[in-house]
Amino acid sequence: MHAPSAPILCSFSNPDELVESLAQFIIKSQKEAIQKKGRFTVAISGGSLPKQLNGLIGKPGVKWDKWQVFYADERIVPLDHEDSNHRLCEEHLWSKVPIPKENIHTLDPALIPAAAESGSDEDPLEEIADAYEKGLIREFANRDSARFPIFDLILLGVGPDGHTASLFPGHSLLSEDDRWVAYITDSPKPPPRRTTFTFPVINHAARVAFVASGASKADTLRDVLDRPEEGLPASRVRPFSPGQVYWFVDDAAASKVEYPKTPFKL
Ligand SMILES: O=C1O[C@H](COP(=O)(O)O)[C@@H](O)[C@H](O)[C@H]1O
Repeated sequence: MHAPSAPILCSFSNPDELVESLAQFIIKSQKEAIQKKGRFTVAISGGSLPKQLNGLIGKPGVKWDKWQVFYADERIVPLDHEDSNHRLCEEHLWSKVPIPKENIHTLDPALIPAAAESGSDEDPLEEIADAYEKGLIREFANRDSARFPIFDLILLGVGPDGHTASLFPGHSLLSEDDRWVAYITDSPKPPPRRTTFTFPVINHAARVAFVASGASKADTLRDVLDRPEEGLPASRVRPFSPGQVYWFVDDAAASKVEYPKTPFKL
């Protein structure tokens, strides 16, 4: 592994162009991954992101049966609850494409009721996070010998406070350097109980793509991209070379950013 390379910022003049370019980028990542390894491992977060993946719907060239999907973070609510990241993805994408259900790796629904309650000594969230981590180990360990899984692509959003996945500013999880999947009981954004990939997992990915749109993200993008020394969680996403981080944003979200933009090309 070598030092991280600088983020690539691609800004689009309207949301449709962003969605279409993102879809092309994902398909290219998928093709390369399938050529090399016969499968495409992708992690997805929630919030405004799933809706922006709808450029993939009906696109020729998407090999849905080769996708293995994990959630970069998930809220501890039933999988059909309106706060669930899986439910959002189901609504905006999975229900509209022919992806085999067994290729979508959710939290174990049987463990959710216990994990939703806080425990006295050991928090029951530990069990659901461990079980999810074991799912990652099953997917990656037999194939790759690396200490951390190497996702072909991780798709992330960024919150107004600069959080990404469920890694929040100032939280002790920012320095987690061992676990693959961690849990949080005190998310400042509801719901408080969540699981999340840790930075080592995110920063070992071959590609990470942030997606952000709208003027409400303008201050955040300026802080994340122009002031990385402030250490906001999204600024800390710097995959080890040859991994690369991309930002897919619209001009409204990039309006306060001085960081150089790169024309989008595949
Ligand atoms: O709580 C969360 O928020 C972030 C950002 O969401 P957005 O709606 O501002 O795009 C999201 O990426 C994460 O998955 C989610 O759990």
